[in-house]
Amino acid sequence: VPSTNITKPAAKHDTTVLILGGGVAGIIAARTLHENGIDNFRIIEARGELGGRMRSMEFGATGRRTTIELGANWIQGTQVGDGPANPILTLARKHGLKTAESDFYESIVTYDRTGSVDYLEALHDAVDAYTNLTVVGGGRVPTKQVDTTCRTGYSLLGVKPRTPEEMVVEYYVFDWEYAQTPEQTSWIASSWANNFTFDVEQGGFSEDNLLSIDQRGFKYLIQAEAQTFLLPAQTVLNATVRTIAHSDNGVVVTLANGTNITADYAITTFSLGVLQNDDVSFEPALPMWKQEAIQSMSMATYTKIFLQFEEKFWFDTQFALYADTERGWYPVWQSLDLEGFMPDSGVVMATVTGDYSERIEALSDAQVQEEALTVLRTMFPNTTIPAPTAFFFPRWYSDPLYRGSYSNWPASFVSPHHTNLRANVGKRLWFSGEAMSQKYFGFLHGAYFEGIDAGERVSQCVHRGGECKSLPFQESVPNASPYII
Ligand SMILES: Cc1cc2nc3c(=O)[nH]c(=O)nc-3n(C[C@H](O)[C@H](O)[C@H](O)COP(=O)(O)OP(=O)(O)OC[C@H]3O[C@@H](n4cnc5c(N)ncnc54)[C@H](O)[C@@H]3O)c2cc1C
Repeated sequence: VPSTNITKPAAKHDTTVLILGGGVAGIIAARTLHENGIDNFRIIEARGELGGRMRSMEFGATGRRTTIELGANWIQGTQVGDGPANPILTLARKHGLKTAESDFYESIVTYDRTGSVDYLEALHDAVDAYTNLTVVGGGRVPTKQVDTTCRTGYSLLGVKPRTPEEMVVEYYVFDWEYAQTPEQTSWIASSWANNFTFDVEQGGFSEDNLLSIDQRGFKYLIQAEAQTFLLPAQTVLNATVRTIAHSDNGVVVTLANGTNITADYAITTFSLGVLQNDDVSFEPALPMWKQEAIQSMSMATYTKIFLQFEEKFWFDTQFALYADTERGWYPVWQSLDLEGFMPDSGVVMATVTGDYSERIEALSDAQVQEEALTVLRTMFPNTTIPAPTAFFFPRWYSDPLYRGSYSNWPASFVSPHHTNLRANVGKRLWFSGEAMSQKYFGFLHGAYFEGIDAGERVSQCVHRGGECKSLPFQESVPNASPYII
């Protein structure tokens, strides 16, 4: 039941705008309010620091600690000449973030169940196949063809991986980015997500990926940006939201400790996973059109498994692939112990995604460590590999503050679903965050642009004395070609 505070029309609220979540979207929404002359807002954040899924930690044996990134690590798509810049790159430049260029397709070696085997040609074929997939997928937009999965797309283009090598190179080019399989992913939306970020001819930033190697953590850039405008009183840390009550008169947010905070408007930036899992409840419940949209988008999981060893025994490239007979089994290995990265750190990491992330989160650390070591011993049959000096992996999927890593667009998520996912509910409750971005879902820059958009819209509401320009929504999502049975 909403607090009586907000049912009284003239009630004075604690603040004008509550920004729920202190990740990139929340901080940029706050900055946008500030730029629009609105400083009567508060960011409510469950953790003890800002940054959200930009999250780092100190890792390694005593005396040999390195900052590792548990979440976002790359600026994906940078800038060509004076063309459009990824806004995360702009922040990185502004705040002097230390980065290194990732070379996914040249600084790489390949392994299979017998050890080192060169199948780089298959990798280059997979890169070409993926480029073709995104060009043809993108071409379905102007011709108004129905969406389908990337698996269908690949098959129509004659790409049908069967061998462990063919499967792992496809995995690397595809799943390692979307954190789900081609079967689970929209052909059309993944094509434009790729093109709008990486393809300069389609308005993208660039093909490049910059890895943060800054020992202050990648999060430093957004925390430093927050410092430029945010006052301590505008941030409430260690405050977990349990309930968001909304009505025509405002919102009441109830925290886990029982505190109520009232506001004229709320912008939630919680991850799609949080919205899907009822970690936060809405009163009244969100309308069905909103719930259908939330449950129809996918939350994917991308898991980095960090191992530190006394001595480096592995490849001298940035990346390595491991082709198992089981697609998705510890397929991508990334070395941080390299000149220009984190030399002498002794750190190598494996990545698993999607169902394999969910699988390992249900295992103990010791079990996952043993599986990862077994793979390394297969890759390096002539090396005696000791126990690591440190081991860690984050459990994004189980974490009630995230419930996964980032959103991914499935083929069954149609255009009106997206419209409904972004739409405000009533005039008081607004939605932001990476998953709401049509062009850049999943990316840091998606969260950034959605933060600006929500900040601008709510600023308008405030300046027009409650006359908001609502986003469109549809009560129900029709079938474009209904079945005749
Ligand atoms: C493993 C991983 C790798 C990634 N790699 C990249 C990459 O290389 N490049 C890239 O561009 N993007 C990457 N991403 C995606 C990127 O991190 C996200 O798109 C972006 O950080 C999302 O920002 P946001 O503000 O939308 O959400 P969030 O950062 O999730 O912000 C929401 C905030 O809400 C808080 N919160 C949640 N529930 C509650 C509650 N009940 N009460 C109070 N607070 C709550 C959370 O703690 C969080 O701080 C990666 C993400 C992960 C997890």
